[in-house]
Amino acid sequence: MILGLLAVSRRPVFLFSNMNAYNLFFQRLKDNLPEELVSKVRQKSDAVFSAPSHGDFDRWLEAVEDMPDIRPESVDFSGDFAAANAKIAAEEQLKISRSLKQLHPWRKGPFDIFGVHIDAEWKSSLKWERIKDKISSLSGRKVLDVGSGNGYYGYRMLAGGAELVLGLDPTLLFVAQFLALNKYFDSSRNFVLPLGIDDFPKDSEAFDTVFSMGVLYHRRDALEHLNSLAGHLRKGGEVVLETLIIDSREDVIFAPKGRYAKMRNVWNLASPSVIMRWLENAGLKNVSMIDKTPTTSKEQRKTDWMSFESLDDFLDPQDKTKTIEGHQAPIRAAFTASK
Ligand SMILES: Nc1ncnc2c1ncn2[C@@H]1O[C@H](C[S@+](CC[C@H]([NH3+])C(=O)[O-])CC(=O)[O-])[C@@H](O)[C@H]1O
Repeated sequence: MILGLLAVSRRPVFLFSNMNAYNLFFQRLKDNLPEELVSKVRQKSDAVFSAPSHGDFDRWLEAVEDMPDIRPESVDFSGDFAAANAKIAAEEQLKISRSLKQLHPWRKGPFDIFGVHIDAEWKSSLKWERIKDKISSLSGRKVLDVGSGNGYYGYRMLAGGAELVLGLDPTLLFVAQFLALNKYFDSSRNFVLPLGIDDFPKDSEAFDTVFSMGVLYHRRDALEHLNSLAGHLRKGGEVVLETLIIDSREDVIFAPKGRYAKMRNVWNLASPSVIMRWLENAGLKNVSMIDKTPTTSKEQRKTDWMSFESLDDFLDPQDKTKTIEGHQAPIRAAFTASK
């Protein structure tokens, strides 16, 4: 039925149950950010939603619309599970669970939707716990989250007091997951737009905090990425950068030949001293490393919600300190820097 509707008159109701939140979110952006920026972003975002580049997007959207309309009694983003709470019938839970499973693989979480626990591949709560008290308070802040995935951190940022969180992610499956979650969270303060950082107008100088977590090593030109993050900060604002590192006291840059931990698109890994200099070269100051943690299978693992290979399959079975290709096993670090 919805597919039929999509085929005949795809828009302007392109986000169905999320349309209200989407419009309100843009209204909030207008109240907070330069109007020219907001109208450009709206145009680009509408264009992607109107003609999505992934053939499955309408099927995913249909799964979202198939989930029963239930109003949560409360939502809570302050705990490990970003949660929508209400007592609902087992049958309704099953419907929700079935629809959400159509959006497999769930990389980031966990979420609790009326008792349906989305146990994602990553326990993203662990990373958030490691950094949340070491960054500037998010209270009242306008945040840009580059590579937001399904918006898990955006909801946690709202619990940290953020005024609004604009998430950018070009992977439409993660955007569809966000739309599914937000059908119940119904947030017009955190929204994931289907855009990459390169689709976003440059040098907005409009945000108080800019996050880039898990993106730097996927960029061919690391310095260009850091420059572009800095360009979106107002004076005095803060960049929070989280990335894979090479764990060395020396200045090291490693460009893996072929794959790294089975990932194809890892261009550069660097040691903390290099990353900190890159941040300074992007015009940022007060650069500091706030966390360094090896990734373990407590944090990244196969679950019922992500049945493909995970960390254990990416490491050398005889020596867990090495990737399957013989490189240093994943260690991640987080940095803050101000403008
Ligand atoms: N050009 C781009 N612009 C914006 N996003 C991009 C781009 N290219 C890829 N992405 C997105 O960046 C995210 C990288 S994951 C980190 C998620 C979250 N931040 C986390 O910290 O868990 C990596 C990880 O698992 O750590 C994916 O959602 C991509 O679609």
